[in-house]
Amino acid sequence: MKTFDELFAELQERARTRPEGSSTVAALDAGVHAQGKKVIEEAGEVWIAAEHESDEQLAEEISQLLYRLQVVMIGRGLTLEDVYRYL
Ligand SMILES: N=c1c2ncn([C@@H]3O[C@H](COP(=O)(O)OP(=O)(O)OP(=O)(O)O)[C@@H](O)[C@H]3O)c2ncn1[C@@H]1O[C@H](COP(=O)(O)O)[C@@H](O)[C@H]1O
Repeated sequence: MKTFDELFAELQERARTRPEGSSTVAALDAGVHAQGKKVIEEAGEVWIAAEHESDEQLAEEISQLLYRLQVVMIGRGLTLEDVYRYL
């Protein structure tokens, strides 16, 4: 189990060290257009799960959306503070 902040730190580390086989490195290398499409795809899956699926399936889809948002943030060089200041 990890928090949003812990995942973000982990992904920043992946971006910095670029380990072999990292799905985050692949997602970053795919570029912002592909990253944005993944955000839209996962957002749609969250919507569908919220209407039609179990709490567990919904929670999993939300986790994937959070991951995809973090990839966009890291790709653009944003920090958590950049976003949190608007919360
Ligand atoms: N939380 C996630 C996470 N959520 C989603 N995904 C990616 O999203 C994919 C699932 O999304 P889809 O439903 O779109 O599945 P898919 O279409 O079959 O996937 P693709 O073919 O598009 O990659 C997974 O295969 C992962 O590539 C994630 N990849 C990594 N993490 C976490 O990120 C951290 C770093 O991971 P690595 O960069 O892989 O080391 C680790 O803690 C991981 O648990």
